[in-house]
Amino acid sequence: MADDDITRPDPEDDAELAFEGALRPKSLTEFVGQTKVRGQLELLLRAAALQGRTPDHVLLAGPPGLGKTTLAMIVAHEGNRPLRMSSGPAIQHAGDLAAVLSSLVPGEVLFIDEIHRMARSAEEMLYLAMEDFRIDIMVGKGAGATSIPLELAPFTLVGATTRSGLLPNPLRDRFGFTAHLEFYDEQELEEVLRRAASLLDIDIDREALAEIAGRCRGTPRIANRLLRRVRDYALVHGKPADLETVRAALDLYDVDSLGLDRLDRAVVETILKRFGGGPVGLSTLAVSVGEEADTIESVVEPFLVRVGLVTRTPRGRIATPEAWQHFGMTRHTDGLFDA
Ligand SMILES: Nc1ncnc2c1ncn2[C@@H]1O[C@H](COP(=O)(O)OP(=O)(O)OP(=O)(O)O)[C@@H](O)[C@H]1O
Repeated sequence: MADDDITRPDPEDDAELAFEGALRPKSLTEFVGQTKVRGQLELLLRAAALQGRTPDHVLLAGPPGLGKTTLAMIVAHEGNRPLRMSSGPAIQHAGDLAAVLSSLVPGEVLFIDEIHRMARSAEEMLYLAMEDFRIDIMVGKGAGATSIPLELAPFTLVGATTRSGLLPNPLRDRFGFTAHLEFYDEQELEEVLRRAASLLDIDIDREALAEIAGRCRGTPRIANRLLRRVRDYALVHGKPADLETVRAALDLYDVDSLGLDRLDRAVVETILKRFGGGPVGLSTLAVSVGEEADTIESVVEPFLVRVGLVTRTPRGRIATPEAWQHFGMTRHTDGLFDA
């Protein structure tokens, strides 16, 4: 991942995390877009409140930056419940999970980000915990090993994944509700931006907001990051945050008219230039671009497919005529191309 790539978050960047935190919607009414998912979650939370029980477990699936963490926080906040945050990579042994589960307080919301990366042994423990609020702790080894049952406080698990296909069925089936988050349309992104501009006290006109909305990969996190760069640009150049400023700032940061970032462009250009437009298999593509196959499949491709630059076929990835056009290249029948 390139350090100067402003459309990809840096998890180590504290200022970035603080900025995201400040803009995070705290309730379902503040949460923009995803109307269907919002309605479904609202019903689930209200039903649980009326029955005085913990809400069903929720699985949130979708590409990064669409609001999975935000929704997990909202589930806790709306029900006035404490929230515990963990992640798949932090749970590498069943014992790691047992430690978290056994310390939950009644009604707590447990958020496990990247749940598909949790250890297999922990997954099995989680099945029982989700279903019966109980786990079996193994003590000793070999013939003398015994399992001691441990009752847990009732809790709500909110799992987030960019790869729901990697979750084993028994785990997926134990979620009462699965929400598939979709990329946001431009109108919704404008709304996200308007809200952020007002919270950050940025005076920006509608045309300028619409321009950012069209260039943020359908992703609220990126919309907010671009808004911040536009604010910086306006401040440094002593200009109003208008359409001209937005265009200049986004050009400076190499955000093109479709909002493709450096990795998106590298993937499409590789298919076009090195593989004559495809088809090319995922692993070959990943090696050529120098990125993990997982990142290409779960982060880059969904957007490229959505904007119609790439199609996935059983024979591999193929660049569409729109991709040739967007990159200003012409395909020849002999497999050569003009840049
Ligand atoms: N529906 C929304 N309305 C307004 N802002 C949103 C919305 N969804 C996300 N955001 C903004 O985008 C930022 C990123 O969202 P969030 O961290 O919830 O994404 P995520 O799906 O959990 O991403 P990742 O998988 O990378 O952790 C949030 O800080 C929030 O400001």
